[in-house]
Amino acid sequence: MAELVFFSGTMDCGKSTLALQMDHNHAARGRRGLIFTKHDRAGESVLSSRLGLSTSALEVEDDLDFWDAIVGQATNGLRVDYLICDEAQFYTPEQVEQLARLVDEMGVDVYAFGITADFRTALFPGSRRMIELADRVQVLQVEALCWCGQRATHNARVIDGVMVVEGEQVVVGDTASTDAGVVEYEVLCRRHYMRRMTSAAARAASPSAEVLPFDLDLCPLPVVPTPARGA
Ligand SMILES: Nc1ncnc2c1ncn2[C@@H]1O[C@H](COP(=O)(O)OP(=O)(O)O)[C@@H](O)[C@H]1O
Ligand SMILES: Cc1cn([C@H]2C[C@H](O)[C@@H](COP(=O)(O)O)O2)c(=O)[nH]c1=O
Repeated sequence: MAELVFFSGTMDCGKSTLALQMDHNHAARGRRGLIFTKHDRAGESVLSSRLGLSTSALEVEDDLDFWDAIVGQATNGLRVDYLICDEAQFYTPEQVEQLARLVDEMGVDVYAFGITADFRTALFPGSRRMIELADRVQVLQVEALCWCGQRATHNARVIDGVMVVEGEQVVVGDTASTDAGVVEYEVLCRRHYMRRMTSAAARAASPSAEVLPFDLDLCPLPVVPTPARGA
């Protein structure tokens, strides 16, 4: 039975890499698929992974109707077994509903990939609808890590070096220049998200026992007292 699966996680946890792998594996078994994305950081009509792999893709515009597009393909005799849908957080809720309909009425498998929440911890509208409709929401196995070593669960936005919690929901890319300044993202655990403690803020606040266990200069090994003889 066809499925709508939402592969989800923070930024930088390997979603696009998995999207490319899933396409490769299904295509290798003779299945016919189409690859969609929206606002990939590498540009229009491309699905790219930070590991360096990329492929051409169909850019999802707000007025794209997935149902019409795939039914149109089938009417022209082009079989579609599955869809790869990257950056699905940017899709409209209506487009997510069209994807669910393709699963139920056309038997097309839909593998969607995206972050759930924005830099304010609010769900993206597309992700919300995915969570509401998907047969399965699968959290990626590769854990993105906060600077403290804990699993990263939140996406922080940093403008000119300072974490912000207000602004436009969509600012594409790992690093982008806007009127507001240089926008970057950093994944954090909830504790450090809540404390607005990015890696740079932690470095500025060091020395502290909990800061940057990966950086020995900032986190000297603890001195373990030698037990007294005969103790
Ligand atoms: N130089 C590297 N060597 C090994 N793995 C890397 C390297 N650069 C990035 N990665 C892996 O790629 C992941 C990001 O992949 P990507 O598919 O672009 O993530 P996402 O789409 O979730 O933002 C990182 O979590 C890391 O595991
Ligand atoms: C948190 C957050 C992210 N974005 C953008 C930034 C990136 O272009 C994508 C996420 O891509 P990835 O492959 O998962 O790294 O989303 C945004 O526009 N708004 C946000 O709040």
